[in-house]
Amino acid sequence: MLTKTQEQIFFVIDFDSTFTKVEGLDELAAIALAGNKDKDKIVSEIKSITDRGMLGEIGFAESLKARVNLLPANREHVDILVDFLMGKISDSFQRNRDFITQNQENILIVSSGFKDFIVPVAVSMGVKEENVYANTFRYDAEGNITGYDESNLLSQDKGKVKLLQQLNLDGDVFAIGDGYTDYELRESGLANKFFAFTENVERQKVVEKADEVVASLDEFLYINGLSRSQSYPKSKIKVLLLENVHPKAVASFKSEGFQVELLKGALDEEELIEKIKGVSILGLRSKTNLTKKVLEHPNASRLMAVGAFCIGTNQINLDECERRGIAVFNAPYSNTRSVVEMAIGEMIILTRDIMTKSNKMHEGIWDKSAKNSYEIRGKKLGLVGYGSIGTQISVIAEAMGMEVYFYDAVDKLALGNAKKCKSLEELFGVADFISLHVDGRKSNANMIGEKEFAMMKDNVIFINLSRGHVVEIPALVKALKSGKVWGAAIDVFPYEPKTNDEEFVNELRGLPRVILTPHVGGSTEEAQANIGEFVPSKLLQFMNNGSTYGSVNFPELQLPALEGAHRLLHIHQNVPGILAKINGIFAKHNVNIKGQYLKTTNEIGYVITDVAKEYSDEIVEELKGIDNTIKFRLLY
Ligand SMILES: NC(=O)C1=CN([C@@H]2O[C@H](COP(=O)(O)OP(=O)(O)OC[C@H]3O[C@@H](n4cnc5c(N)ncnc54)[C@H](O)[C@@H]3O)[C@@H](O)[C@H]2O)C=CC1
Ligand SMILES: O=C(O)CCC(=O)C(=O)O
Repeated sequence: MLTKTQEQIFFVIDFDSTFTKVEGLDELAAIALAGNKDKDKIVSEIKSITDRGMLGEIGFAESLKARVNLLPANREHVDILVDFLMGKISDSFQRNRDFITQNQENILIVSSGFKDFIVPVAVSMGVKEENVYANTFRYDAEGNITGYDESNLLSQDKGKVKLLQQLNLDGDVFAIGDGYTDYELRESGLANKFFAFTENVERQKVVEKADEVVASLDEFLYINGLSRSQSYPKSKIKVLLLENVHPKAVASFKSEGFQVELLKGALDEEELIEKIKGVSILGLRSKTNLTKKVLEHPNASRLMAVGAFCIGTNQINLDECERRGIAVFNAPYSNTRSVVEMAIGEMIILTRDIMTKSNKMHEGIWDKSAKNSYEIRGKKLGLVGYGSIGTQISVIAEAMGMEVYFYDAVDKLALGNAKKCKSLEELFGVADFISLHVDGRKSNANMIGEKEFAMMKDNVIFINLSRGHVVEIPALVKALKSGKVWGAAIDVFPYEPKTNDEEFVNELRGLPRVILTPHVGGSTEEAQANIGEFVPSKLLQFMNNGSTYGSVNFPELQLPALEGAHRLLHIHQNVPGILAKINGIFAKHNVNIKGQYLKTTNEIGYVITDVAKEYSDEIVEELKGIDNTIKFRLLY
């Protein structure tokens, strides 16, 4: 934590949409009107009046009266609202609870909302009750809200200005809020600075007037050199997520305060070079290629970590990432089961010739016959690639009565009664079904071509859910047309459309007994939700504490958090003597090391150091200046 004395600064903070994520009165209306047939109409009317007031389009007093008149609420509704608001405190305020409690004398909540719901929420975060300035409801004997105290300055036009005049604060005043009335404090000269707070809403008219725009309380504290929980505010760190990754991923990054952009489709090289500018964390799936050209472009200079929201990482130049100190993570098991189920299902569909029968039915043809329809039980399944997916298929296929054979480039232990083959030729010579589950390494390009199809048994059923470049499509088309291959299920293609709007062009289109799917082996709700949690958790661990556990291109390091320590990360080219130089700098500055891990690959070294004392800018500059340094980061 960084600190600076701030006795002479008063922090005047708005409540609705700043301290909390929502507008209290709008939410109170929604609660009070639950079950009312006109709820949506009245709530949207109240919201629109709130917005017009916030933008300064109508006077505040007028806006407040109109809203309260529309509100059929009572004390019970207010209690429900308080519970609701407790869960809606802005993320960055929650992260900086310590700042609030440590500065409670100087923190004032000044709001045109109502103390009835503001006080319990603000006090729960360390604000002093007497420092909450807001309106108060009037209730009748039954507890129904009948109006509010109209003598309260905050219920009047320019109420915040009038209140601050009356308070006559002795010191600098920083006003923080999302609305025009917060800016009016600056306009009137009562606040030295106005910070437009955009974590929850961004109003152009307010932002234009601000001295500074802050996307979070972290950013406000950072700009002003104040004590805070994030040494560098995450709202200044850009996360770019491509290919429509699961909303859980977006939520994970947003809840930690990162600036997140989500794009539906993949990007080509030039588009990625454009979009990667200023991005620190990139998330992609199988269709965006992260090439050397992209990585060496100056636009990619801030990139720290990449998440492959899938299993395969062949689309990422892992070596170049490593050389540049960019850690890459993937989800090695999150969609395994989905691919397995699809492969098994497709074997059954093809061997029962269900596609042909279903197509005929759609044309009105009732062709009840057993011709060309077989069970998978007792048949021989040949798996090429016996990794996570291959082995899981092996177990399930055996349970369904199949005889399993496999071939893998490395020596793998056979599960159950599966039989290991010494070569592809041996496997192809025996299998009735061939299913590919190799990874997408470059050397696997075109591993199945004319020669390999010729080795297979006649009428084989062929499945490829691995990578498109593994199979030569013209050779497959020929094998299908000649009858060598009876049926096929293909999910991956040498070229795949970038978005759902692009036409799929491929010679396999229109061939009978060929199941074509748009690379959806891993696309189930379950798998995508798993991946949407797993990959961000890895990326966040790397960003927050430097852990590279599970990285596919980085030395794997994990140092448990040490009480009271400051953590520094150093990534360097793997040449002798770097650790000595790092520790020499700590020794020179009399900084005690509490914990330290170093691990290297052929290319790079990665050191996590926890030190006991406050570090100075000088130490940081010296550490960055060590020859062969690739990246340096202070975490906390
Ligand atoms: N269609 C889809 O949506 C999905 C496709 N995949 C693809 O499936 C692949 C396999 O996934 P996992 O089983 O999890 O990977 P894995 O890494 O656990 O297994 C791959 C296996 O293939 C073997 N292998 C590689 N090249 C070989 C070769 N030339 N000959 C024989 N064996 C070879 C490896 O030794 C390894 O055992 C992924 O790399 C990915 O490309 C994965 C998930 C979804
Ligand atoms: O879902 C995706 O985009 C890719 C799935 C895949 O091929 C993988 O996980 O390797």
